[in-house]
Amino acid sequence: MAEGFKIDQRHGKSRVRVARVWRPHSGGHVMVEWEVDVSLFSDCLPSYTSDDNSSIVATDSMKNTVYGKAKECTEELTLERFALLLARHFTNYYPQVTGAIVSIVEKPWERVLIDGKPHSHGFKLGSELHTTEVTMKKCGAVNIISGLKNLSLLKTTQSGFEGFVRDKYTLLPDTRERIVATEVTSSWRYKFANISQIPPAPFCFRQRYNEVKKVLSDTFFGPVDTGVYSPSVQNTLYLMATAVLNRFQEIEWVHLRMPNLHFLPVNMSSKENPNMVKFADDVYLPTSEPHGTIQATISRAMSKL
Ligand SMILES: O=c1[nH]c(=O)c2[nH]c(=O)[nH]c2[nH]1
Repeated sequence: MAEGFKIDQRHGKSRVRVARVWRPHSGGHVMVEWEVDVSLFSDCLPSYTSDDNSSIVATDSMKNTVYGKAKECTEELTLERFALLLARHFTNYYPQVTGAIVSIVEKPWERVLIDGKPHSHGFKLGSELHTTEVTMKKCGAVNIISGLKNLSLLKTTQSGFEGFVRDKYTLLPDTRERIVATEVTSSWRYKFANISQIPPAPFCFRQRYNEVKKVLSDTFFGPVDTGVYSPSVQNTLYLMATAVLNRFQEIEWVHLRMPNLHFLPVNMSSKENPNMVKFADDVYLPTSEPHGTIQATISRAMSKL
């Protein structure tokens, strides 16, 4: 309480960009590029209510810590473990820091293949982003939410939408044949509640991220030759999320946000040429605005026992 007001505050550094290269004696170089956000819950109320900054951990020091810790990490590590390490440092080292949130987005640098052979030190940019947000309290309680962004998926058939509400504003016809395209953003919570519960190697957050991404996209597409019919983005989203929960017990919930990026049928006509372009599931107008947005968080129902 300060002068009759309540303050809910935290401070930190955003968009700290760092790249780390590991050069093992044998095998190729390994590199990551991360954008790190740090935010600290700390007891520094006098800095808000007066000119006393004596308890502030400078955001400049937070930024420097990111580079210092990256230097100290002589072994390759995942963004989740780097976020945990930073959060542990901030909450352990500074008496006034009661909690920390460390968020990291990894840029998708992928090893280049030349004639099918992995290059020892060449990388190209892929498209999906791996994300994490680690919240830690001084006592070691953690909340680890990882995710992905920019997973663009499309199928040219095996999608429809029918039987929805019809009223005086409804123009959309029922269809069992359309393109469905989306750019998936997902996040999921690992159920490790304390730093002591986080499994050591061989459990690998990067491997889990790749597996979750594969389960999501495999479920979206279905078998290679027949696919799987999608009656709505809603149903496909549900099947994707539940496939992840069924496969990975250490994931507590999955959030999916899936824009419905419409591909509109093209029909063009004039008085002279009434059938200039008559849509036959062939020519579409791809759009990004406006688009539908379907999102849900799916978790396991509590057992009745
Ligand atoms: O899969 C869909 N879900 C919707 O909620 C919706 N709404 C709409 O116009 N088209 C679609 N498609």
